[in-house]
Amino acid sequence: MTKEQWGALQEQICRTIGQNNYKTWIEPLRFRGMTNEGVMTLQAPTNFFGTYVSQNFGDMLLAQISTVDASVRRLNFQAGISEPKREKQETQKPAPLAEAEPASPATTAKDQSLPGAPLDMRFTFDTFVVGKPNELAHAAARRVAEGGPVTFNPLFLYGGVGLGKTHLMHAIAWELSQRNPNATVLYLSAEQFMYRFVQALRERKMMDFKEMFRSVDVLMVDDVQFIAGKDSTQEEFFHTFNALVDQNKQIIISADRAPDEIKDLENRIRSRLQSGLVVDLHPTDYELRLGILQSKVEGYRGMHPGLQIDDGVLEFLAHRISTNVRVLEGALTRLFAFASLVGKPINMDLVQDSLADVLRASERKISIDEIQRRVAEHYNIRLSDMIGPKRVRNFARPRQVAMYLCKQLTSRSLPEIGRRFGGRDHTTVMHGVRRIEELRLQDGQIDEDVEMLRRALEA
Ligand SMILES: Nc1ncnc2c1ncn2[C@@H]1O[C@H](COP(=O)(O)OP(=O)(O)OP(=O)(O)O)[C@@H](O)[C@H]1O
Repeated sequence: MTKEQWGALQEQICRTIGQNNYKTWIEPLRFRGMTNEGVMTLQAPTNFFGTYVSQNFGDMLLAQISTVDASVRRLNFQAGISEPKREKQETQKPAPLAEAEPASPATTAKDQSLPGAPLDMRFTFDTFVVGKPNELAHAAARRVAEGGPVTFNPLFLYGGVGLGKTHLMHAIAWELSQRNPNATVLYLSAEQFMYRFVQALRERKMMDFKEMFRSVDVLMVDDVQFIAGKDSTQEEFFHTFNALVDQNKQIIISADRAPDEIKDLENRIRSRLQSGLVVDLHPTDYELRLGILQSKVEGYRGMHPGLQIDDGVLEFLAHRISTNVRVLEGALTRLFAFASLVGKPINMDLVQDSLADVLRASERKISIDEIQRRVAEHYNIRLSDMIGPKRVRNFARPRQVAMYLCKQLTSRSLPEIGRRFGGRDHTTVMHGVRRIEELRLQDGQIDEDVEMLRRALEA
């Protein structure tokens, strides 16, 4: 995002929220820059102002911004009077530490004397929706956030893109700081750690660096896979880590994969990372996606009581849009923005109009062939028997499971699925799908089989 792009968006934003809101809340904001990690900083006249805009217009702004620049992931509001010189610099290529060193207090962060990254106010435990795929990670995060004696050190959270690692890390940081305002909780990305380290080396301030990192009560490092292959940074990280563990200080780490899957990581670091509790965030399932959408809608409705959403819209989105929660949220905020722009309720037509690209991009790539193959393997039957005419139970049940998964995971119609199962009629497919739906509620084994297959296919 550039200052010019932000400028060009103003008219659209004004149309969306109306002249009055625009003049009061958006016009006074100043573009301040953008980091490599997708955090865009806007300067607000006061802290309160920034907080208000973040809470009331944050989602709308992100939705609007995403129509121009999809790399913007978070907004950071800084309070302060504008400094024309800085403004110029910040329209240049983003500096990695622009986010970590706010020039003035950021409303997304508590006042920090340490070089941590700002915490997003929306990322709390209250706004984190818990479901099967993330319940362990959530429970572990909760436990650490209670403070008290350090039981597992480090807590290592990992999972794919947009599954809530950063959200949980921020939630822990907020909770810990609230429970113990005197504790120094330092949250930063591994990239920022490296940047700090390099800067200390360059400025010959290694003693200060070491002292600073060793004096925190809780150290949280996000996206630790970043230091893989960066030998001196790893070395320094290792020493920092050991010094803190020796002092019984809590360390929380996140990564996009498990410690033993991070390549080019020194073995001693890998084993250190594995020495506490390692928990993963699984890809979201349908229920969790629906829960997240419902919770977002509830939040939005608090500010826009007139919001109308047709039945089935959220279910459709939860079903069709990827496991990445960021993409899911982006789709919903875009929908809110479009609905308010055209002043219409949110229905399937609006979904198709405003989210055509997202729906196309998230079109499931899973094929019927693949499903049939996997299911046949799982039940140890031949593919030809699954597709063939035999109606014995040993073949019929796996066949129904496969039909059910085809319906769930592909956008193929019932007649088309029927054709691919040896030319069966669409009513046979429908019957099979219903039967599995019923069995999932009554028979734990079937439920488990289907869930396992679905995960394997979606992985
Ligand atoms: N369980 C959840 N409940 C509510 N919101 C969630 C949940 N999981 C993720 N989100 C939201 O999805 C978005 C992406 O989450 P987050 O930034 O924490 O992902 P991440 O795992 O750190 O991804 P990355 O690897 O890209 O950094 C955030 O806006 C976050 O609030």
